[in-house]
Amino acid sequence: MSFDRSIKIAPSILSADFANFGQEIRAIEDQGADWVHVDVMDGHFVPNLTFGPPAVKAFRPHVKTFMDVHLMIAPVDPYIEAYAEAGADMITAHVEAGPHIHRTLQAIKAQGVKAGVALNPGTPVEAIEHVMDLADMVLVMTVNPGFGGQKFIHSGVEKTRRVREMIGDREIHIQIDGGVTPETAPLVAEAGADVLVAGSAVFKGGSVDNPEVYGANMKAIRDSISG
Ligand SMILES: O=C(CO)[C@H](O)[C@H](O)COP(=O)(O)O
Ligand SMILES: [Fe+2]
Repeated sequence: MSFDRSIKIAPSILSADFANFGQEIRAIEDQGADWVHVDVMDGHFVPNLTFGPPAVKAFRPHVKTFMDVHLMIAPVDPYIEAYAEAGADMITAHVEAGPHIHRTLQAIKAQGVKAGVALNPGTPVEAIEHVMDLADMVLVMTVNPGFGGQKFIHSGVEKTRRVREMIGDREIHIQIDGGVTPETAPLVAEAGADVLVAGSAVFKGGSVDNPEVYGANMKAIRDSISG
């Protein structure tokens, strides 16, 4: 299959109803989500705790599209196999989470899943320059990781442009995560991003009983870009 450079929306289930993940995943996919973004936090690398491998395994049968697992954990290497076995299609690790990002990306690829490399807002793009050949995606964080609903950090736009230049003609996605809304989405899309994670902007005002709101929220993001 040829590389898909079109804009993809990846709702973060961090903003879903935690008592209802199966239905929430089905609702966002029925309403047009392209990927499902799963935020794994360890209470150490980031000041919040979320999903271990058994939770991710429980999400798997509900995901029909693409399960994108964002690991905000340190150390990361000891857990790669468990998240791959739980059914991740892509595993993204932070360059700040350990001293050996090259080894980490090799370990992800060895599991037969796609590999993403994430940059915190304060990390320069040069930190990933020498691992581009191992990456299927670069994640540019536009909030400090740990929580949904934070304000977009605007230096991420210029950073996205620099990552785009660094990628050249390689087949590598650029994902933006944090504070994506109809106001900020066109800025990062114009700078070269193709995967937009959105938690609060997709789930706000909706529910599994009122899933059309999710569809309208995703449409507002897409329309802001095509407009
Ligand atoms: O990785 C994350 C936080 O660390 C989340 O994916 C992100 O914050 C999404 O939430 P929102 O769209 O509400 O900012
Ligand atoms: Fe995330």
